[in-house]
Order: sequence, then C-alpha cells, then structure tokens
Amino acid sequence: MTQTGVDHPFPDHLFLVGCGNMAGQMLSRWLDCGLDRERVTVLRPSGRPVTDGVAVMTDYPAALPAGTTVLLGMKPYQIADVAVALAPLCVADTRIVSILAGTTLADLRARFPVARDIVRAMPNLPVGLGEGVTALFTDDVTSAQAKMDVAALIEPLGLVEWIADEALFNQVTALSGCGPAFLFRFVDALAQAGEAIGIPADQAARMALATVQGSANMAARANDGPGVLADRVASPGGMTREGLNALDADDRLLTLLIDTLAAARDRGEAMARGA
Ligand SMILES: NC(=O)C1=CN([C@@H]2O[C@H](COP(=O)(O)OP(=O)(O)OC[C@H]3O[C@@H](n4cnc5c(N)ncnc54)[C@H](O)[C@@H]3O)[C@@H](O)[C@H]2O)C=CC1
Ligand SMILES: O=C(O)[C@@H]1CCC=N1
Repeated sequence: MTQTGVDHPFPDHLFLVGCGNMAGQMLSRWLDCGLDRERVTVLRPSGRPVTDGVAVMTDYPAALPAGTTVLLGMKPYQIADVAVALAPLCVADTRIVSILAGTTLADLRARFPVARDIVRAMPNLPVGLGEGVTALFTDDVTSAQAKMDVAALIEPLGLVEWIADEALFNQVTALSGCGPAFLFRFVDALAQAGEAIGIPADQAARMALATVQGSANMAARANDGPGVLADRVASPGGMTREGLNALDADDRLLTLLIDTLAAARDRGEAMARGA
C-alpha cells in the first residue's frame, strides 16, 4: 500500500467488480477519506458513470495494474461468470476482497487459485457514513501484511470485527449485514404503531426516527448496557414498564429477532450450497 489518503492507507489500485448499493457506499466513503479516484476502476456491465474521475469499464481490461486490490461487489450468483473472466488477470499479489453473501473462502480460493490473499468482508450500508459494521474473515494462506492492509482499508468504514471461525459468517451477516433492514423495519413499525394509537402519520414518522437515532447515539456513548438503559427509562409504576411488559411477554421481541436472524442465516447457508 503506497497511496496515503487524509489519514488512511489505500491500495495502489482498487478494481471494483460491480458498484451497486453496497460497493457504492464503500467507495463513496473511501473517496471521502482521500482515496485518489485515478486509482479506482469500476467494472459494471451497464457502464453507468459512478462519480467524476472514476473510470468505469463494461468489460475486463487486458491486465490489472500492479498492486491491485479487487473488490467483488456484484451479486453472489454472478461469481461463476466473473471468475472465468477475472481469474486469468490475477497474479500472486492481486488481493481479493469479497463482499458476496454466502460465498465461502474455499469457493473463492477454487475460483482464484493464483491469488494468495483473499479476504471475505461483510459490510453494512451505513459504511457510507463511516458508521458501518464490517466483519472480516480469512485463512492462514493470506499473508499477515495483506490482513493488516485490508483491515486498514476497511477501518474508515466504521467498526471492524475479525471473525475467527468462518462457520459464523452467515450468523454475523444476519446480524450486522442484514441488520440495517431489520432496524428500518423497526423504525417503520414504531411510527405505524404511533399512528395506530392516534398520532398524525408524518409526526409519528419523524418522532420514531429521531427516537431511534437519539437512543442509539446515547447507547453508543453510555457506560451501561442497553438493558440497564431501558430500566432507567422505566419509572417505577409508570408507563414505560407497562410497555416493556408487553414487549417482553413470552420473550416476544427476542423470539421474533431470533427467528429473523435464523431465517437470514439459513438463506446464507443455502446460498453457499448453490441454492
Ligand atoms: N446491500 C447490502 O446491504 C449488502 C450487500 N452485500 C453484498 O453486496 C453484493 C452486491 O449487493 P447490492 O449492492 O445490494 O446489489 P446491487 O444490485 O445494488 O449491485 C450489484 C452490482 O453488480 C453489477 N453487476 C451486475 N452484473 C455484473 C457482472 N456480470 N459483472 C460485474 N458486475 C455486475 C451491477 O451493475 C451492480 O453495480 C452482494 O454480493 C451482496 O451479498 C453485502 C453486505 C450488505
Ligand atoms: O441480502 C443479502 O443477501 C445481502 C447480505 C447482507 C445484506 N444484504
């Protein structure tokens, strides 16, 4: 890694295969943090521009620049076609970072046999704000230097968590990769619930979102865990306790969330089997 952004080391060249919702957010944050746009190439079949100064290709180049880190950011089912075109361009020091859900490291190693350094990353959408969560996993074939460099690349995106056991990758994907969708649903449901008990819809939507935002920020700064914080809102004999009692009855919320994460995890496992 020779290019240095404002505070962050970036690869000599970044080659993004696909730049949709997720990879687009990662790139946006990297550019905000000083990544030189001349060192970025995006391959996307549509050829749609990404942003000023970033090269977009609709087909693969004859070769990748020296020191390229490839970000696999297309849909998981496209890996077979992408690998056929991309693998011949890889040399031993081409680094591959894959954000493909349900695509195992063994699968990636089989498709890119020449590349030594391959890392699975599972980001989530708030990375665009530098407030995301990214889980990382690799094996001992990947060099220690590559691990450090990839971690440094991911660091400006938010929280970085190395996962020791790939068997947990679908679980962490369910929690943090899919998590923003579950939270967005929660905000929506809180607003709809407010409306259902008589608050005007637009006001309920604003209040629900601001309540979630303020509470998340508070929890992030607090010394106590969210369980203690919840009890602190609940004045003895007051309104919150009654509400919590409804939420907690028969572990309703917990059961619902376990079912939600398990369903997402199971889909990741099915995708890994090619389903
Ligand atoms: N959306 C999310 O919150 C998250 C997505 N991911 C992963 O990110 C990947 C992309 O997901 P999204 O960004 O949501 O999808 P998307 O549909 O927004 O983006 C897919 C991108 O791939 C490009 N593409 C299509 N065909 C291609 C081909 N043959 N070769 C190269 N590029 C091609 C498209 O032009 C588009 O830019 C998936 O593998 C997903 O598992 C991971 C974490 C979170
Ligand atoms: O829905 C998906 O499969 C991807 C993985 C995590 C978020 N989006």
